Amino acid sequence: MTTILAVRHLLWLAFRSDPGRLARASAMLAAGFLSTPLIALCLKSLTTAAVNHDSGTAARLALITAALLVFELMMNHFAHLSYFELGDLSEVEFQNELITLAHGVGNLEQLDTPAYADTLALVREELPRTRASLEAVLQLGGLVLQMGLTAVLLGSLNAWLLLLPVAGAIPVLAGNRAQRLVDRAKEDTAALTRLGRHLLETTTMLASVKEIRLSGAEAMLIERHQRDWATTSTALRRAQTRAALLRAAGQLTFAAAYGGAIYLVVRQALQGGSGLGDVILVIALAAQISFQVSNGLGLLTTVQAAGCTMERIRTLRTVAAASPESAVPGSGKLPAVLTRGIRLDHVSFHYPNSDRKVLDDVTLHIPAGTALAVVGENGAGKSTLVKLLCGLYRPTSGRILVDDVDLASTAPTGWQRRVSTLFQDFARLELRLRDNTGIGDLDRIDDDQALQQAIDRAEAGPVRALVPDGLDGLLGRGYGDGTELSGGQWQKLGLARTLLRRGPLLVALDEPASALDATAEQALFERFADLVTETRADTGAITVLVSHRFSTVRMADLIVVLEQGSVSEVGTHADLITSGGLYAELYHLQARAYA
Ligand SMILES: Nc1ncnc2c1ncn2[C@@H]1O[C@H](COP(=O)(O)OP(=O)(O)OP(=O)(O)O)[C@@H](O)[C@H]1O
Repeated sequence: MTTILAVRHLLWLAFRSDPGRLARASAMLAAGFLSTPLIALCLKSLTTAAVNHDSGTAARLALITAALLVFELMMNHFAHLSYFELGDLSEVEFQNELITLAHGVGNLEQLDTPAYADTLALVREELPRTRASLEAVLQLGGLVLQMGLTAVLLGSLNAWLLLLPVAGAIPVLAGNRAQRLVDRAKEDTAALTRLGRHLLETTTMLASVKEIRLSGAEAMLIERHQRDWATTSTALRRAQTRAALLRAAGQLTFAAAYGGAIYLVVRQALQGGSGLGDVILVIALAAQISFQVSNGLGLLTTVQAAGCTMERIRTLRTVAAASPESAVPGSGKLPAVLTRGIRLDHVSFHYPNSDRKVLDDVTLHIPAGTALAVVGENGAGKSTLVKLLCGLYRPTSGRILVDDVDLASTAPTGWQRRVSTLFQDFARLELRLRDNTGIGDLDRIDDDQALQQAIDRAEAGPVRALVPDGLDGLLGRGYGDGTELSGGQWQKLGLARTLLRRGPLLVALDEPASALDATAEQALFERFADLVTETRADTGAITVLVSHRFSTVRMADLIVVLEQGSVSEVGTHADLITSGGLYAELYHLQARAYA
């Protein structure tokens, strides 16, 4: 069933991309495939002419046979030129769909679900085979026509010979089952395969190689990598062995039928029922059937694998469509300007891959225009709180209200467009400097003046000077000869993106200075203060800063202390120092360290 769906979908994609090219490729493939049994027919007539000493006819038939052979090769070659590009177009269509599935739903919860992440990783890995799948579908079509003509020719000699193509179905069915075995094993080992790839990346990428070398951890990581790969490959090898045995059993059945067919015709010839030409025809056709079946099996395996990939894409689509984020949003309309602020009402949250509450019954009112600082120990839930405020995740229970509008009743992307952020794990886009900054506000990606202003405000002017082609210069060396930047320089570009966005209602900076030097950090916090003043006057925006630097945190209007997912203290710096809780303790600890 999945195979039929794959065939239909691949043909539909090819038709949508270029119907003319699909028609040409199909016609040429059909002509090429149909000429093969005709060659066997020519060989029969050629043998008969030779036996009858009819040299003129024999010479003509030899020429026709040669011409058919050339025709068959040419048709296959020209068909390939046509469907090659169609395969490329189909692959791009699938890639786009995959990107949409990773970003289509408004939140990130699906990406945190192990089953969804595994399926997404498998599809990503399998997509490059799409081109071969379309080719296989078209060739399989040609092969079916060829087998039909072969059956007609065989049936005209002896009705029993019609069983020969039927016997060809046995290895096909066995091949089907074998492919399912291999696919199941792949699914069962998907998580380990991902881990193996992660270990390989970690042990070979410059960023981690330094630490691994200095700690001497390579032997331990190699051992771990080998152990995981051994587990994966044992499971896959077992499935491949069982699949190979199944395929061999199917092919043996066909080989027996093949031997039987030749025996039948030779006996018929010995009894005078057919001539030598017929024997040659059967031998040639039976040899073709053998090729057709093994070729067909290979093609079918490719199409079946495409079927599995499409089934996985369908699963991703279904899960994405069933996600609460995909539901038609309610009537909630976001304000143009924030007047009352953001309220968290008994918000609790756990990640989809765990039952542990990362935020537990958080209730908080952040008035419009507030500069809020969130502090707490590592793992207290600060970044998670920011992600919820940005609408990247939904509370597991409770509500987040923006000027009394429940975020759950609005389209997630609507709110996300009004949020400007710089995360701890900010994106490093190995694209042009223009793209890196411009994605902060796509409408202004071609506005050189706005981009340069944002870059200057983020103190990233020297970065621009480093890039030979300025805004149009490539960054990073991942795939091109771009300019490599330091961690702090990438972070400054992240800030430039944040500063580029116009009219946000929420500006969230999560450890924005983690990679910056002291001067850059000082400059950043001056920018932060400007940003608070600007956005407050502009849209009543709230600015949220997550930081471990208390010298900066103390400047905030409101400080929230998180402890194991719960709010333990809220107030101004003066309030919290007076109350002498965790904030006061941490503040004095840091002040003493700097003194
Ligand atoms: N994608 C995720 N899936 C499952 N658990 C997660 C995920 N991201 C974070 N967590 C868990 O949530 C808890 C809170 O993480 P969070 O990043 O919010 O802490 P934090 O206060 O920002 O810490 P830090 O100061 O170290 O940045 C941690 O225990 C972490 O293990």
